[in-house]
Amino acid sequence: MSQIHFIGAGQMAEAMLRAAISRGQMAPACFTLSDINAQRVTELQAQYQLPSPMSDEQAIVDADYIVIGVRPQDDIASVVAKISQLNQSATVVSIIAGVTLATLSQLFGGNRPIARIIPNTLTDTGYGYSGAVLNELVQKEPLQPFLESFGKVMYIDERMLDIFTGFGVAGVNYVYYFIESLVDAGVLAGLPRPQAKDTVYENLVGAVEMLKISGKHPRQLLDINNSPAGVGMHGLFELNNSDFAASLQRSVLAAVRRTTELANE
Ligand SMILES: NC(=O)C1=CN([C@@H]2O[C@H](COP(=O)(O)OP(=O)(O)OC[C@H]3O[C@@H](n4cnc5c(N)ncnc54)[C@H](O)[C@@H]3O)[C@@H](O)[C@H]2O)C=CC1
Ligand SMILES: O=C(O)[C@@H]1CCC=N1
Repeated sequence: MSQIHFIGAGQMAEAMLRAAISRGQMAPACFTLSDINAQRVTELQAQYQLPSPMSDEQAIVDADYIVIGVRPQDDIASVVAKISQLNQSATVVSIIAGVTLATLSQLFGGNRPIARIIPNTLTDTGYGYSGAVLNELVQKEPLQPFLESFGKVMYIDERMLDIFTGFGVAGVNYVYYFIESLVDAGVLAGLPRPQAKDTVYENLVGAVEMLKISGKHPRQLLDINNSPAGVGMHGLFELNNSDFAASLQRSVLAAVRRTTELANE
């Protein structure tokens, strides 16, 4: 059984280990945590019944995989120095947005198996892709069960990973925001909020299923949904008059740009 140690026990680390444990893919005993916020570690250990090692140093020494879960703006160099000092063989799994394999390899001084993984916060659902890039020293097979314990995995060319981060991983944001706006539209038009919410959830899941089952382009399904001079076409006319598509596309481009910027801060 692989031992996995997280350095940086924030929101994303919790989302990963919660999913891995609750979906029955990994035992709580597989995970240890350290964080500059000691109280956070104590709380997570209690909540998920994780082992409490003798010390952070011991947990790093014992780990097969060390997940770096700090933010791009945090002191990554000190985290790398600590790992390098205590454990020369563990595979490093970096979830830091924007920070490249080349930068990490340089910090670790070459001979280190490093996986760059951008997880998705949909971890609990089993939906949502983590973007993954491995350097040539990583053994893919033994790493795979851990990666799949918190979602699906999409191996991707590293030059696409920042795009994947701003488009795919931040992508859930756009969907949440769309849902919120659409539910509000139902309420604005006069539906009680619970009914508006149920209707939007059902339409969203159903629309994705229709696209998958039919294999049709969204525009073909739009055609079927709009009778001449009808209700749907009048609604779409207003949407066409708005900046909807371009706003969405500009938002994605801003998120992709920010991913690249963060790596340089
Ligand atoms: N939240 C998200 O949706 C996603 C986040 N990521 C990446 O995951 C990383 C973590 O993001 P979040 O969990 O959202 O941030 P967060 O702020 O919730 O967690 C970061 C944690 O690192 C700790 N920390 C900071 N410096 C440290 C150090 N030197 N040693 C030990 N612990 C230290 C902080 O106390 C904090 O608990 C970031 O690099 C982010 O780019 C990647 C994909 C998605
Ligand atoms: O907002 C963030 O920085 C993280 C990385 C991608 C999605 N969430």
